[in-house]
Amino acid sequence: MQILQTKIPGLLIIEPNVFEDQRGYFFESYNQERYTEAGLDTRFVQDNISSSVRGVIRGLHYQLAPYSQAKLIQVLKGTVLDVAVDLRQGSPTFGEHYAIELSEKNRRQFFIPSGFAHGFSVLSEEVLFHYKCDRFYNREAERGINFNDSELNIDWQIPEEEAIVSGKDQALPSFKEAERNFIFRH
Ligand SMILES: Cc1cn([C@H]2C[C@H](O)[C@@H](COP(=O)(O)OP(=O)(O)O[C@H]3O[C@H](C)C(=O)[C@H](O)[C@H]3O)O2)c(=O)[nH]c1=O
Repeated sequence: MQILQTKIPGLLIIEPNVFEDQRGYFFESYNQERYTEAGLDTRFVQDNISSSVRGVIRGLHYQLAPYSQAKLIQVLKGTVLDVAVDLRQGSPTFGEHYAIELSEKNRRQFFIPSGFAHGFSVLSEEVLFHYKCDRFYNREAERGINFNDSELNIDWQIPEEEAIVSGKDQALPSFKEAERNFIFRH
C-alpha cells in the first residue's frame, strides 16, 4: 500500500496493493493495523454507500465542530471527480480545494481529515460510492457550501445543463456566507 501526500497537508491518496488474476482482482480496502502503521490511525465508526447517475453533484457538505468527520473514500464502480475544500482556520491552504479522479479502475482511496467540505461529481454512467467516517452522522450539525460558489470556482467537469443537484444542495450558501461556521482547528 502506498500513501501519497497532496498539495493540501492532511489530504492523502492511498494506493492499495491489488492482487489480479484470471478471475479478476482483490485488495484489502481497509486494515486497521496496516493503515495505523502507515500513519492513518483514524478510528472509523460509520460506513456509507451511495449510488448516483452521470451528472450528479453531491455536496459540498461538512458537519459543524465537534461533529466534523474525517472520511476514507473509495469508488467501487464507475468514476467520480472528488473534491475537498480546506475550512480549517489558520491553515495555510484555507479556502483552497483539491480535486482527484477516483474510479473502480484506479482503485485509489482519498483520505479527507475533519475540517474539510466534501463533494463529488459523477463522470460515468453510474457510480457506487463508499466512504468510512470517524464520527457519526449528525443531522443538526450538517452544513454545506454551494457547489457553484464563484470564489471556490470548482470545475466539476459536468456541463451546467447536465448537472443533477438536489434542491437542498442548490440552496446551500456561498463560501463567504458559510464562513462563520468554520471553527475547525488546523
Ligand atoms: C450523510 C447521511 C445521510 N443520511 C440520510 C439523510 C437523508 O435522508 C438521506 C440522504 O442524505 P443526503 O442527501 O445528505 O446524502 P448526500 O447528498 O450523499 O450527502 C453526503 O454527501 C457528501 C458527498 C458527503 O460527504 C456527506 O457525507 C454527505 O453529506 O440519507 C443518513 O441517514 N446518514 C448519513 O450519514
